[in-house]
Amino acid sequence: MSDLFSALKEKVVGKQLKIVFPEGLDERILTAVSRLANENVLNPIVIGNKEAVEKKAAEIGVTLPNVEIVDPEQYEAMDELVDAFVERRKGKVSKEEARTILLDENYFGTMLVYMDKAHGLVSGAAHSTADTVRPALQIIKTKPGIRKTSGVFIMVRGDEKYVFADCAINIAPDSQDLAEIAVESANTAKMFDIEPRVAMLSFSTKGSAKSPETEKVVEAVRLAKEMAPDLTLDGEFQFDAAFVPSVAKKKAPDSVIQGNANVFVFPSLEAGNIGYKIAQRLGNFEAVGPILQGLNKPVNDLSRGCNAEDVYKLALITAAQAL
Ligand SMILES: CC(C)(COP(=O)(O)OP(=O)(O)OC[C@H]1O[C@@H](n2cnc3c(N)ncnc32)[C@H](O)[C@@H]1OP(=O)(O)O)[C@@H](O)C(=O)NCCC(=O)NCCS
Ligand SMILES: CC(=O)OP(=O)(O)O
Repeated sequence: MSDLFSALKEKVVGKQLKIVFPEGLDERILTAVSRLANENVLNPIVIGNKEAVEKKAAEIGVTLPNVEIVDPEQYEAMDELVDAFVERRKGKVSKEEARTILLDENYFGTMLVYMDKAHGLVSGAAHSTADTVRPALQIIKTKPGIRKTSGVFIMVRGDEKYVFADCAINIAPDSQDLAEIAVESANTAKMFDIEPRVAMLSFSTKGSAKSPETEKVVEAVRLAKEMAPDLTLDGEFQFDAAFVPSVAKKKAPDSVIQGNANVFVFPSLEAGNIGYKIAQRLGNFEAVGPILQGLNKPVNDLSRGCNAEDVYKLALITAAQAL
């Protein structure tokens, strides 16, 4: 495991952090949960029918020492959860509807986090991003001062590490959204000992093209600089102008970035999601995430293409976010 994750592990070990894993019958989840529990890194709570989860664990040959298995169908404090959910959704759901909704493992798990019965949640190995994050958006909600949550990937290859954002949540971010994503992503980068140098990406560098799409990024740069004047940030850049010093000398010689960006803010979810998967699959980067930023409590989504190692690492990140 790289130094990055060894450092995170050191931070969280022994803190008795409870992380919920709603997908109790997924092999990758159970493999990671078993490792986390056996190494005493954190205290996993797995959602599912106890017998079925234990049967699955035996089938794949993993042990679950000190793992709490919670079945929403049998949960003793369900009434408490239902009342709290109805209150949180303020007139948007009836008690009856809440009882049904909370049988869904992602809603149930997210409520455990909201009710302080757990410190964070990792899901999404078997659910789409929408189904994984919607409960968090509705229940956990964003921190004061933050309008939108967004999802970043930490892209790791050997000693190289970069932050890509937003690759998961906001389909068509406006300038204000992009500025917020940039500032939040810089904060997330610091969690991984990356000193942020933020590039706002486009298909244009410093006015080489003009269109509503490029103007959106130009305005985002202005707003982000206003929001965080001390942050090293600039744009709009094409990727080569943000990343390759010799290209930056030609295309953006006066920029503070100088082709040395390490936090990349994509102009749309199309660009961000496609971009991270290309770096992962063609560039052999390990893509850890999406890490959701801006929420009141840590809830993180996995790609359905994840493996057990990805689950293990995202659980470490989730636990570290809870500290
Ligand atoms: C994230 C996503 C599911 C939200 O969509 P949605 O559930 O239809 O959103 P809605 O507009 O109905 O809003 C639902 C709630 O979430 C909130 N919300 C929506 N987007 C949000 C955001 N980015 N940040 C914070 N809150 C958000 C809304 O305010 C609303 O809250 P309320 O019910 O308390 O008023 C949607 O934007 C989406 O599908 N994004 C793409 C996900 C994806 O497939 N990514 C690629 C793979 S990673
Ligand atoms: C982050 C992401 O793209 O998730 P999925 O592959 O599950 O759609």
